[in-house]
Amino acid sequence: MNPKTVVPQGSHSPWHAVRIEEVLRKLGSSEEGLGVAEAEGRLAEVGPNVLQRARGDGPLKILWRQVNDPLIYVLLGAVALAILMGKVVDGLVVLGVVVLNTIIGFVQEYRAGKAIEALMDMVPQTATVIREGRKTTLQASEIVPGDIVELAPGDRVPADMRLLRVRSLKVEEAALTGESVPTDKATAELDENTSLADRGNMVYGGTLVSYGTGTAVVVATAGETELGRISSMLRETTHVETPLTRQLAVVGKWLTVAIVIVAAILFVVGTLRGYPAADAVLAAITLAVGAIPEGLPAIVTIALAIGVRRMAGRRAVIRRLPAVETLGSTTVICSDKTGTLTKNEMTVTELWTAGGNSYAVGGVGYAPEGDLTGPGGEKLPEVPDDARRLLLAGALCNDAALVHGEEGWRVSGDPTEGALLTAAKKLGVDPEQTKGSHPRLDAIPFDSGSKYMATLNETEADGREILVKGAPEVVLSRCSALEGGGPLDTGAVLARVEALAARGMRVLALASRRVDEKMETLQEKDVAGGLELVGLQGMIDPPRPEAVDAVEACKKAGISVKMITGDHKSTARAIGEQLGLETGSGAVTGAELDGLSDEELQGVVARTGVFARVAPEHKIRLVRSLQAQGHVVAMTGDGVNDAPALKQADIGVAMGITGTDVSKESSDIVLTDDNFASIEAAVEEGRRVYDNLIKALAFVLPTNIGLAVILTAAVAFFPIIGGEPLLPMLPTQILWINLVAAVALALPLAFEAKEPDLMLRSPRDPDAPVLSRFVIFRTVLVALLMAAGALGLFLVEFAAEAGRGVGTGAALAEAQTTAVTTVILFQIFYLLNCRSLRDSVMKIGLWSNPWIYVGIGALLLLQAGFIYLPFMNAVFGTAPLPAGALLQAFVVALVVLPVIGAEKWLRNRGGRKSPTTKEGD
Ligand SMILES: Nc1ncnc2c1ncn2[C@@H]1O[C@H](COP(=O)(O)OP(=O)(O)OP(=O)(O)O)[C@@H](O)[C@H]1O
Repeated sequence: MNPKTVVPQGSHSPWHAVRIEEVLRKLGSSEEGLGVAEAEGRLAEVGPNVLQRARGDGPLKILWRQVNDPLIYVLLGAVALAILMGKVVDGLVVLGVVVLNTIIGFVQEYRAGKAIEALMDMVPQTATVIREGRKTTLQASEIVPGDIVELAPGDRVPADMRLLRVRSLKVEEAALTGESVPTDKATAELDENTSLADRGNMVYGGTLVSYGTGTAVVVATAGETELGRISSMLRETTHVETPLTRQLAVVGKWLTVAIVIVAAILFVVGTLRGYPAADAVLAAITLAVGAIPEGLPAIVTIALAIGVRRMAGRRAVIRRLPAVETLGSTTVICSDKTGTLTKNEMTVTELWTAGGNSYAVGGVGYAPEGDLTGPGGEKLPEVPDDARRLLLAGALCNDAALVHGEEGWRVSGDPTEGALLTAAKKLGVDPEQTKGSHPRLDAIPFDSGSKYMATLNETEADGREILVKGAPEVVLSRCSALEGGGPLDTGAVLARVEALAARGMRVLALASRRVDEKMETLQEKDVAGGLELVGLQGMIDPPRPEAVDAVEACKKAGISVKMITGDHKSTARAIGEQLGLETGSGAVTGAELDGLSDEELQGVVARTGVFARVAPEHKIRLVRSLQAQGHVVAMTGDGVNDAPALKQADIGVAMGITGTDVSKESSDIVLTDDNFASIEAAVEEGRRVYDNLIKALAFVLPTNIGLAVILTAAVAFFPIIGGEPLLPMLPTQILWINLVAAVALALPLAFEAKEPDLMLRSPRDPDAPVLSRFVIFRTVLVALLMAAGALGLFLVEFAAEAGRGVGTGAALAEAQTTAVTTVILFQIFYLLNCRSLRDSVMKIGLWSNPWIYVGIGALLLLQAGFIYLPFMNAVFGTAPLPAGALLQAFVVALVVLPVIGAEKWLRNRGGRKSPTTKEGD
């Protein structure tokens, strides 16, 4: 068969106007789905189902962002002035540096953008596809026209499809039609002229299933889909911008204004003191070049990129860059229980039947091996009828499957349902066999809002029955008797539920109702009442040991952890206790929250560590209430209904394994292992990144200010010899310090490991300015030291050389080289200080970050070239130095170590506050 005729892509075929049988025939498919070989052939023919996304900003835009910066304007102005004043070489060197800087910035930002795009692809989209009659989970990219796809709530529709069957299916099509209210779907064919928005029997790639289920056949994939034609809508911005970079941009603007003013003053002062015009301009330019932190943007970008990469390594994939920083200031983490704080390995251990008997079920995990212990503690060789009936109901009202693989038994589907299947299989009720002998006619799927699931099955004898399973209070409220007709004492059953829940168990109630033989479909009203209770099954789901540790770590870090669960109040409380959460006043339920005003809620939320029987709608109220109290909230979620809360939270955390596509797309980070401990790890990384950025800032800024002081002092006070002003540094030399030295040295700071007390401090205030009092104080202190040392040695060296009768030019070159070398050595020693903001470098380990020494080694080599290589002497106007001058520079620079050591000691004596929290300002 020629695949071209089988794969009629495109919307020109009015798929919505054709009968289902005809659609399947045209696509060469059937209810059984495509054959595996056929599907592979089609994939080769039409290509993978991925949209060529118009991603991020193009290279030109990124390039323009580098140039479109007031600091660059100042530098370009300096170039023009220098050339006009005849200092052509200086002008060209500055220009060269601007170009180099632009290239570095461009490459960094471009690579960071690419890295983020790659991370986004790490969260793959899957789909449930039927091929050769079997259900399989495939990557959405492998889907081809003709595939039969099953849709469930939370799925992103992977391609354009014609619906074959629907069950209360609602799809949110805003991505395509702009309509945010979900559309009801049906299967009947429609008029050919029906507009896209009204094609109720079609679903389109990129839209979201918000309710119900459906089965559909793929009619178009990738670029042939409706969304493919307008794929620019999927533009994802990869622009590297965070609150910090925005703050720095503001700082940069003010700095520019200040620099221009100071440079102008310097020009005036120089002129008044009798500088030739060219030299006055040169001094002003030199100041501008020196005071601008040219290397800073590259350092920030790289530090953020390193943070993103390290977080991915610790199983937290960042979807939005600002999250890297926000994580560091998180004060509350609201986490789901099941699967995040607990293992999500459910095991049924208790049965209670309508016959009034309790049984204990043995065995571990999902392996179908275990025995039954009777009410009196005796091992039972035979499974009694009442227990068998309860197990049967649990196995039938069930969508999961047990699979035996290389790693033993596991569940495909919901673990709660897997536990019911395992219990049944252990005790001789084979789920597969039972499903065959009790065919299912219809079902109402589980929903965490309604908290129950129901099926309509044939019975073994004649007749049909409805089976319901769900949260005990929900099921019991619909029951009027025990199965078999006995009277139901709801209070007594609920007390039993309570007793099991208090031991940390999840309890499900099972109920049934005989129905008319002609009943074909199941409606919600059919299960609203008149049910008969079959019994209870109690299952355990132990906390993850690493979650217990992570909760403890969060407490120490001043972060409060709140567990939010759909589970029963007592279950939640018992698990909360095992996790070490705040359970003093017990758990608060969703229903109780409903009764509270916003003010009352604030008090309750602040006190409570465990929220039970919470519906997804409650989550958003909790987030808002916490935010109103000034908290920075991280909230986890996996379902469709969790999306609004994930968006509202400062950090929305989605589950990579069990999460729906919708939840992932609404999130800021995705956990690839669904584990609470990974959130804690991400917070730690977030704090580290910020710490390291502050270290880089505290390292870089003093040099800029120091250079400005050096220049200003020289112009104001240094003598003018023979009409030649004594300038301690040339613009090119200053650029050397600013770019080569500062970048080579500051970059390794981004690799600095976390400080020992990183997770013992309280969270950072997100509103605290980056230029905290600490950074400003440190900048001024170090800048003054640096300026004093460099100016002093410059004068000493100049006087000595001039005294020996060397010409002014040569003496000046040597003195300038000495000044530059002093500053560079000063930076090297100060770098060691900056490795920890508060502790001595000895405490954090002298060798713990080898990159520091790589940076220092590289810079020393370059500096040797700067001093001794004739070619560099020519470009930078430097001169070889005698050993004595080098030694002097070394000794003067060394002074920074004891001074900063004393500053840290004094600061620490005043209390161990974080230099990155507000109190530490
Ligand atoms: N598959 C199911 N069929 C029927 N009832 C269920 C099923 N799964 C859970 N339930 C019931 O619904 C309640 C709420 O479940 P829900 O899925 O909302 O919570 P959860 O997501 O498991 O917990 P968490 O919110 O901590 O992740 C459970 O306590 C249980 O009683």
